[in-house]
Amino acid sequence: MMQQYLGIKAGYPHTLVFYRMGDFYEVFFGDAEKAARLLDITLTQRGQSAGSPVVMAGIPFHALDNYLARLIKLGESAAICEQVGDVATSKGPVERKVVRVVTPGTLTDTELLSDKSEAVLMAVHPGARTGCGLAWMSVTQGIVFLAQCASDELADWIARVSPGEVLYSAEVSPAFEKTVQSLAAAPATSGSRCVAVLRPAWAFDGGLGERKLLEQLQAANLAAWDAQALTDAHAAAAALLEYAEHTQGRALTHVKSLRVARSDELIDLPTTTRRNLELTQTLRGETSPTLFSLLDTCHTGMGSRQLRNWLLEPQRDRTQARERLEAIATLREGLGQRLRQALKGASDVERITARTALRQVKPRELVGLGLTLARAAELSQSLHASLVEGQAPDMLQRLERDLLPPEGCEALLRGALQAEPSALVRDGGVIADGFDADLDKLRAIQNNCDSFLIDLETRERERTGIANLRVQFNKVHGFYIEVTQGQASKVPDDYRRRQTLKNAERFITPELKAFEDKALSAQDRALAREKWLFEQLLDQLQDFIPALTRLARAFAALDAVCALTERSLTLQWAAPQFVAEPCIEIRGGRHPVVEARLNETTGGSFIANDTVMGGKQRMQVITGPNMGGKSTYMRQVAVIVLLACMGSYVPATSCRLGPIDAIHTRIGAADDLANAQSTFMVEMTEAAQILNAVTAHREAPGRPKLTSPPRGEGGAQPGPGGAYSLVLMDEVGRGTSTFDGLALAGGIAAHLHDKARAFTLFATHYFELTEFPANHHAAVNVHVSAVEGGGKSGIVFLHQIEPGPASRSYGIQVARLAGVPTSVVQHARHTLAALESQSTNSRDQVDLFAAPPVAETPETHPLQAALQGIDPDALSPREALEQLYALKKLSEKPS
Ligand SMILES: Nc1ncnc2c1ncn2[C@@H]1O[C@H](COP(=O)(O)OP(=O)(O)OP(=O)(O)O)[C@@H](O)[C@H]1O
Repeated sequence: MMQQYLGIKAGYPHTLVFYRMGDFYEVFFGDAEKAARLLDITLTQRGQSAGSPVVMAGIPFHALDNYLARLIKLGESAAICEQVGDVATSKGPVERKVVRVVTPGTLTDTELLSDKSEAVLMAVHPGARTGCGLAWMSVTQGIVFLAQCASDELADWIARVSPGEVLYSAEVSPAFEKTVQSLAAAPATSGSRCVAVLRPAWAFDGGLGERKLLEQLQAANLAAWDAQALTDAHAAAAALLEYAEHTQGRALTHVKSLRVARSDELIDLPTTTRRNLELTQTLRGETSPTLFSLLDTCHTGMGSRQLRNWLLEPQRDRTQARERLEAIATLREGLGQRLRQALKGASDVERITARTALRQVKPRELVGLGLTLARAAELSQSLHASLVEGQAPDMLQRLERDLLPPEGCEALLRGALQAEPSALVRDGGVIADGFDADLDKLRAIQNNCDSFLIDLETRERERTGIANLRVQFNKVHGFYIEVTQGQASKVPDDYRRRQTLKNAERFITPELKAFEDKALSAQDRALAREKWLFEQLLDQLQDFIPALTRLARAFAALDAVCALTERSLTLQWAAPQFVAEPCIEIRGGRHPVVEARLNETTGGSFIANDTVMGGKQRMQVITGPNMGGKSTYMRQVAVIVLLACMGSYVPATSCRLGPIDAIHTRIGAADDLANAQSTFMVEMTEAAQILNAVTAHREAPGRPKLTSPPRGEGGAQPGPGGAYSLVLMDEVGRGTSTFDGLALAGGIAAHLHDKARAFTLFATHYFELTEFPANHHAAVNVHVSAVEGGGKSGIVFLHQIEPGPASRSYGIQVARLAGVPTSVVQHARHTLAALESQSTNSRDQVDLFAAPPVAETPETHPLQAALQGIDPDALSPREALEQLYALKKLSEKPS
């Protein structure tokens, strides 16, 4: 057996191999030590192999999923090795095989996956020049994505896709390997762990990748996807598909879709933006309260995953968003509510379909699928009945069509499976009565068993005169007649003793033995027949996979759009209006998450604010007291813009929005201790990234970027399609000394105003910056209002955005409100008064925003002038030598 184990283990040197032995999965040697450490299970030793004791650890077979879930969380993989041979007929150890490898990026098990997020596998391949090919997919979703990017954009792509595993070739440069490993180790916005996995270089072959893709898609070339030239991505796809097949132990027949992700098609939401806007995770790393947790009232996991995707990947082109908004407008008329009723409790068709294609599906999942198909038909009919022919929104028409279940599939499932089958096929009780005549016959023998046993018990009681005689069955001893010790002397001669217990004797008779043989063999045969029938059912279901995949996507989209409809009604949101000119015009805007929290806690109401920006007024300098609501206001603008771009109604009374291509944020500062970066360093790095992105955007470099370059030119022209970026800058410069900070903040504001094509919200505590709009025509001052005098603290926040600069900062009042001791507050007041009078007396009028003086042109050195006058080609060798002497002499003169 050890030989068999070692042979199997050799194929999975870096993966924990769980080797099935009876009712346990065992791990051996190094794997056992690792598993004992990670899973807190007991190490034991047994026998010897190659002269050393066999170190092992085991887990009960029924607890496998629990342990796997823990391993996956730790970023580990496991190969599951099952007995595949026939126990009865095999000589020596039963044949065993690794049936699947469970890895963080290729999970398909419903028990191991979170309902609301995907497990994503990604492969990266550096190209011959500076670019990089990417391919990724979620095995349960069945779509392969391809992309090519510049090397310096890899981090953004990995952060956006947020894979569980990143594959790279064994033959990449050490520098590339280091980059991939550090990117994988970086905390992702989803909070999930990612592992970098080394794969053999041959797996990254562009030609092989193209062939594999064509095979999956059953297409002749990749032109239809405009993907034929993406050779680096093809190489990544080769490794991706090879690894996914290797882990699933079979071809991925359900993977039939390809998408090419082009960065300039998406609105750029850098990692900092996703973090700062708390889209799917709070700044503390929790999943709620976030914008997603507020939005996600979906009834199914697939709906939630779809919605998350819409939120994190809004398209620059607004066709999709428009379609969703039109659908919501129709669904709001009561239809959405009716449809949501039918969505409740539906099964995860997407995952069940993938698991069916991979032949890993469990009987109960298929029953769930059957019931959900019936619902899908109802949903399609409801849509059909409610939509007015020719006037219905495109999205709803498509959903109506795609939700129609493939003909015959539901009937097949209903006919083949019991209404409440056992969890596993191996336990039997899965195939419906009446589906297969042979199975019914075998079952009849078992069913007759009960009446036979009752009959036998009555007869034997009469024959022996033992009133408490019982005929019973257990798995170890089979059938037996049990007689208490007191009555044992009365048993007839044909009783053979089977087992002696403390209070009873157990016997068998020839008649019972004959019956036992028949019953047990019928049971075994019935189980084998059920397994075979289940496999046949899986075969038949394969034809339905493409239709089921389409239906799953429609189901998910309907659930997501119904959730957005419900939110728009419950939270009283309004439809945004898309316009072509550059503008953000929000009336009565609210921050949905802060508003919800206020509703839940203090009961105080959220103060709505307007935001008006356009081509001529692109920047707001926001001042006001701490706690006044500056950050909330800025974030609410970004959140409203993002919601509109994903195709959702927005928390405002109205919203007009021009094209937007990126949302950049620099909010708050957190020490990045792990990467040895100080607060100020993080702040400046993020500011630099934004300035570079929005400037690159304006200056139109040649290569494609995540933030796509504009084609037009000129001061504040919009990007492609007239798009602007939205930039939030919260208190830049506060992490260093006042003068440094002020100078930097001034420089950054001026750069954003003059050089970037962006709408900018610039919150600051530097009062000096309120002078900025005076010299910058596209900037205005606004402030959050507060009044002095009210309450214990001496300040009341009104949270209202008003035109003009704030009059003062109220820092000391806020400190008092926060419970800073009175003596400290008084000391501060005193110092403040002194500082203020000093600064009024000696205020030096430094123009913070003036362009730096152009360095004076230094007087040209005579040597340089002489050099400029020489034409080397016109000189003879002798003249050249003379010139050289002359130059040498000149060089001795001071400049
Ligand atoms: N429009 C609003 N309506 C009601 N409450 C608000 C509003 N805006 C902000 N608040 C409340 O005020 C709190 C502080 O807001 P915020 O963090 O935006 O202030 P800030 O001006 O950015 O403060 P600081 O300058 O100290 O960073 C929020 O947590 C919220 O509870």
